Amino acid sequence: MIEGLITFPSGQTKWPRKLENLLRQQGLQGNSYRLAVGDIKDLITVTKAEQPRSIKLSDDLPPHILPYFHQTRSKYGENSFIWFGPTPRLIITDPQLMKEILTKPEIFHKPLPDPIGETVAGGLLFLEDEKWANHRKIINPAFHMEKLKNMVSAIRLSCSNMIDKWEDLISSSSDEESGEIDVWSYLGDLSGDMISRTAFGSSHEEGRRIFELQREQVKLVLELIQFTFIPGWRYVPTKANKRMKAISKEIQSLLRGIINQREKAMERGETIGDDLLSTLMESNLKEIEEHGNKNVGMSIEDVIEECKLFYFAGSETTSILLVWTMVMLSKHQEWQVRAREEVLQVFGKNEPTFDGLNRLKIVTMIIHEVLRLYTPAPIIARAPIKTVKLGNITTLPVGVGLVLLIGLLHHDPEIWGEDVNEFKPERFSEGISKATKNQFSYIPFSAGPRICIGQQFAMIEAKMALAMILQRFSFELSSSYLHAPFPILTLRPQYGATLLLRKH
Ligand code: HEM
Repeated sequence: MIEGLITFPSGQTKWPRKLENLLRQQGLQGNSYRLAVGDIKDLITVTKAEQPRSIKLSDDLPPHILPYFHQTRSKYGENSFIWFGPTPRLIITDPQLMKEILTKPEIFHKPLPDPIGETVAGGLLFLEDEKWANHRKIINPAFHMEKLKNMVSAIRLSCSNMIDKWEDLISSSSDEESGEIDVWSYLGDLSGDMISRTAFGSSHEEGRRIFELQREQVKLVLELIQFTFIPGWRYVPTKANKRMKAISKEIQSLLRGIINQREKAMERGETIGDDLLSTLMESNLKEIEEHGNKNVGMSIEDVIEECKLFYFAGSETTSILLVWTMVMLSKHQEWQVRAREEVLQVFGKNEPTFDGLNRLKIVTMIIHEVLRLYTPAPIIARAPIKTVKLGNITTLPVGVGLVLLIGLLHHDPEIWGEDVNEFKPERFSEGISKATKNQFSYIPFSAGPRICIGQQFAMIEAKMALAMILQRFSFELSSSYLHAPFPILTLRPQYGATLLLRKH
């Protein structure tokens, strides 16, 4: 999803009509190519018509959240394609094909980031080949369990601050026991606060400012992306363009300041803490020393990009997971009760610990089921860098994009059964491999070598937040709640999530 919207495919050397013939000869179907725009106009019309709608909680999600892809597939069948301007993109929903694509990152690259998209996210997410492998190796230690364990107290503090705010709001309500709160905005701030504290430790105040700026930048990018078809638009000195430039500058300067401070402390031989940034910088230094060559490590610019990415890839996804979990537990009170009983059995009213979080079986099942039904990143994109075979497609040339619809895969009744739209955490009672019958059919964090680096980190954040919320409140949907999930980069609740919270 992330790059699906903010990237353009590259390396297309064949004319669209030639590509179209090649695909049709191999049994693939889609609309005929329309000059320059392809299917984009239709896609925008269908999306704009569907987006504002709210749906029932029991409704089938794909026709609503991925309407144009869903319609194309219904019209042309499993092997279909869509024209993104002059580029055909195959719709991939088959687990075997997904496996083939995701386990060969050396052949199936990410489409190149759009220059506008680059202002909010670069780094690991878009690197390829040796540079990607080198950065991933350097960043990996920051996400090792031992390091994550040390971040638990920072995560707990962020959660506790949010919960205190909810308690204050409720205390000022008429009955002092319950109150309606739009939890979505608080969960957004929570994930930003968790990343600020865990990534930057003592510099988390500057981190929070970076988060706010990044959030504003994403909003501006989403507005600007509508004009990408006007050549050179981003260079026109509009108010929005000027603001984006100023934000980029401020983020760069804040991050440079934090990184310089750490570098100086490292030179003085001081311990620089256990946060993500420190671990990354220590790992970088080790890599440089091992090879005796500065060029093998990351430059300051590289480190800045990776820090920006922590916010982009790691904050909204986590708040999306939390908000849909709270909505599902509001609707399915029996699971809320079971989850709370488990949390109270493991922690009582005490602060949750890292070891205790690992013992939460019911809570983990619930999170897995929410990630299936409300996959935070329902689309990812790839493109082959050379002509290859893919499943039954004997010739997949450069210039054809691939959209991997994880959101559809997770809603396929042939894989998940006729009750696919139902919230049934018991599917995961014996783990993921049993739930999927060992198929490649559950990939909320993607899969293969480029699987989400923050997967464990996100699970710890989500479990901690849920455990602490369940300890202090029970909750249900407000009568004003509108169910309107829609992928705007990630699968957001468009009209927020107003819940009725009751103190325990
Ligand atoms: C519920 C939470 C999350 C979900 C569902 C999620 C999902 C994903 C997915 C689907 C990808 C693959 C994107 C692609 O290949 O195109 C990805 C990659 C990535 N994620 Fe996450 N993510 C989550 C949380 C996080 C967190 C907390 C962080 C970091 C703090 C993070 C950092 C990254 C990075 C750096 C990559 C790129 C990895 C690479 O290409 O080597 N994510 N994530």
